[in-house]
Amino acid sequence: MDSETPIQIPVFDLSKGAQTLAQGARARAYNNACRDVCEALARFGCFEAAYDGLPDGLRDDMFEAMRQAFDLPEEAKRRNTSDKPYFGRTGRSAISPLYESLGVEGAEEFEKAKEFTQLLWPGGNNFFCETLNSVSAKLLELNLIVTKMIFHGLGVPYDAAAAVSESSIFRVMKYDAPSAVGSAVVLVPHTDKNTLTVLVQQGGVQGLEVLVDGDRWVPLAPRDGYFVVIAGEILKLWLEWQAWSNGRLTAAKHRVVLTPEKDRYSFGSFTLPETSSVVKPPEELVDEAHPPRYKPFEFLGYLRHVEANARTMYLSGEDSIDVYATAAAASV
Ligand SMILES: O=C(O)CCC(=O)C(=O)O
Ligand SMILES: [Fe+2]
Repeated sequence: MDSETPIQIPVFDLSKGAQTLAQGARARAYNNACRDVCEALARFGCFEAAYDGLPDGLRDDMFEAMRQAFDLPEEAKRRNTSDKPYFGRTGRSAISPLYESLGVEGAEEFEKAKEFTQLLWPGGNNFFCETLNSVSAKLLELNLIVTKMIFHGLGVPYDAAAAVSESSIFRVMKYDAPSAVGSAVVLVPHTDKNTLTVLVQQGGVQGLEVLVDGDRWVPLAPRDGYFVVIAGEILKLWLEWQAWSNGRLTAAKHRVVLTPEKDRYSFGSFTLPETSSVVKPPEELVDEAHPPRYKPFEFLGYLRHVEANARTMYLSGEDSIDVYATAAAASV
């Protein structure tokens, strides 16, 4: 493609798709929508979705609630720990010093949202707790709608594939405006290590960019009522593994670039396999004609590997799961 030709990341209206889904997966419109989603993910590894399941007011409440959380003293935010890499607070690292994020596993369950809220505010914060709980449930709903569409579009039985979306993390992100003149990369280029990511960006602050064709960074401008959907490494690997997608599914490489004017906020739903699970193809899909292409590996082991090698992986741009799953994965 000519380097001057503007690249348009596909946009789908999933509000209607969600209704069609409820009416039965055979509907022709649904089949077409699923095929389009798969094509977009094959080419770009991401797309934008219009979706009416998260009211604007609730979205704005979430931005207000997360501001309250980020404004808390360091010691409160530091209580967001986890023994699993990337599950708790991340950022403020040598690689991404202007980025900070808090993670809540299973925030769509009220008890977990409450537990997290009490970690930050021992005296409680009802507004934060209720907003976190409803918003995470609504985003997860969209995440799972898209996951089903992908598997339907590729002809993969969803029940077999549900294992890749067994759990979820809701994450709130803050990026400090860089102080230097010009723009700065505040979140390094990376592919997500989970299954599927659904993001909401704060209105009016440009920042997210996705790499297309290996050499063009395409901005994804924030737009009210639109969500960014990004395919992660696990989804790519799982589908490639069984040649369901003929190796065509892309885990989009993306980054966040900011100019000095404004801090930026975003939040997202990240689905992933149970950390203790072994990522491997279902036995019924493997036979002599379809041997597994990668070694089975424990998902937690992969996350630990990424954490231990983050600096080298991210700075070299070599953060692909393929290398780990083919060569470095310990047999389980
Ligand atoms: O803030 C964003 O828009 C992107 C966040 C992101 O890429 C991530 O958390 O993996
Ligand atoms: Fe990401």
